[in-house]
Amino acid sequence: MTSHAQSPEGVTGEAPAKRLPSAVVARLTVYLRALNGFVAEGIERVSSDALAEASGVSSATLRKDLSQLGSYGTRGVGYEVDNLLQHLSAALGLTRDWRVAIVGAGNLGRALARYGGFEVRGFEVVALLDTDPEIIGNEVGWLRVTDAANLEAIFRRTRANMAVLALPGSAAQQACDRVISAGVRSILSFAPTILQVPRGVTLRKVDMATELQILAYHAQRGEAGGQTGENEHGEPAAGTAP
Ligand SMILES: NC(=O)c1ccc[n+]([C@@H]2O[C@H](COP(=O)([O-])OP(=O)(O)OC[C@H]3O[C@@H](n4cnc5c(N)ncnc54)[C@H](O)[C@@H]3O)[C@@H](O)[C@H]2O)c1
Repeated sequence: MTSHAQSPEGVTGEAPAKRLPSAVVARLTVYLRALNGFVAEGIERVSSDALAEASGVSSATLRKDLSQLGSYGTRGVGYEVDNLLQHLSAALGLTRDWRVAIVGAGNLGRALARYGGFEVRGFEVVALLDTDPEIIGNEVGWLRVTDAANLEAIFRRTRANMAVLALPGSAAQQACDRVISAGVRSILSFAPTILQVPRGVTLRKVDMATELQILAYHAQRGEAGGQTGENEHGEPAAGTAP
């Protein structure tokens, strides 16, 4: 795929007021996916021809669609990938305050990335990272797995402000440290290990085995238990609102 760094398009970042035809909306999702591919490759600016090619549409169609969003293109002038990505996300109603990056694209990470329920609750999954060359570049939902070696740059580019750790315990502390140095202050960890975080960082741990053990404890005592909504520390259980 070719792309050419050129001057950025003038995009406003505001959702268009008018209702878009559903065919255009469908193509916007294709452009979004293509732009995510450029992000995965570390490409910051792209020509309309390259974006059209990556999306499987003609340049004329692409420019017409984007002009409906207020992103007027001039032939030969490029788009700033991140800017256009955000503009399209806003147009599609995908812009949320919380932008979640999932570190670890194994069974759990992929399942979380595919789960549509986060989006409707205001959590946009913006990146899925892994270190395995066999996994990097794979498409999962509308994301492409990116190389965790570039974690800081990916977090910066995607403006991730929340991280989910879905990787082995042995790799978790280092990944956690890097996530924090990338500016993230809210971390949800599935890793089966104790993590140290500095003051000012919120770390929540999900441990299904612990939850099952607590269930087993109540069951063997013949307790109905009910829905406590608390974990073993008397804190709200993972998944319940704090
Ligand atoms: N808390 C829970 O309830 C719960 C439930 C299931 C799994 N887990 C834990 O979640 C983690 C993931 O489980 P899984 O089944 O998806 O495992 P998995 O082996 O399928 O996936 C782990 C992925 O992490 C990647 N990885 C390793 N080091 C990395 C790094 N430094 N940066 C980014 N990616 C890295 C691996 O390449 C792999 O793709 C495990 O630690 C597992 O024990 C917790």
